[in-house]
Amino acid sequence: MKIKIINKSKNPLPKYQTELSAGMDISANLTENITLKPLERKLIPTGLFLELPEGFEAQIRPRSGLAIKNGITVLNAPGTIDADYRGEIGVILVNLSAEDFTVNSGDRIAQMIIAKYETAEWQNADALNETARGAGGFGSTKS
Ligand SMILES: O=c1ccn([C@H]2C[C@H](O)[C@@H](COP(=O)(O)OP(=O)(O)OP(=O)(O)O)O2)c(=O)[nH]1
Repeated sequence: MKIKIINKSKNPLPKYQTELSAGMDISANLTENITLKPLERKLIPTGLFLELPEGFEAQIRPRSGLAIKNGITVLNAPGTIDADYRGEIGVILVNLSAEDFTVNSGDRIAQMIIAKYETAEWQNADALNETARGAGGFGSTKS
C-alpha cells in the first residue's frame, strides 16, 4: 500500500514496515536539544505529516531500548494518528528515570506502525451470551 507522507525534517524517511519488522523508527526534528527532567513530559516534533487511507491509523509506540536503558517511554502509548489528521506527528515522551535525558535532533525516539481497524455499530442489548470466564478478570485465574 502507498501512503502519502510529507517530510519537513532533516531526517531520512522512516523505513517502511516489512512482514518481518512491524515498527518504523521515527526521529526527533528539533532546532535545539530538548532535555526531560525526571518525570517531565514533552511533545517532540518529528517533521512528518501523513495522509492515511480511510480505515487506517498510525500508532506511536515506545522503543524498548530507550525504555530499558533510559526509562524513556511514550506517555500515551500507543498514540493514535487518525486518518483525517493533517498536522505534524508529535511524540509525547516522558522520562521515568531519576536522571535528566536529552533528546537531540535526529534521535530515534519512538516507532510507528500503520494498522487497519474495524468499524462497528453498537447493538443495544439486555443480556450478553454466557462464557466460562463470565465476569472473572483482573487476575481471577491466579491460584
Ligand atoms: O501521539 C500522538 C497522538 C496524537 N497525535 C495527533 C494525531 C491525532 O489524530 C490527533 C488527535 O489525537 P487524539 O485523538 O489522541 O487526541 P485528543 O486528546 O482526543 O484530541 P482531539 O480532541 O484533537 O482529537 O493528534 C499525534 O501527533 N501524536
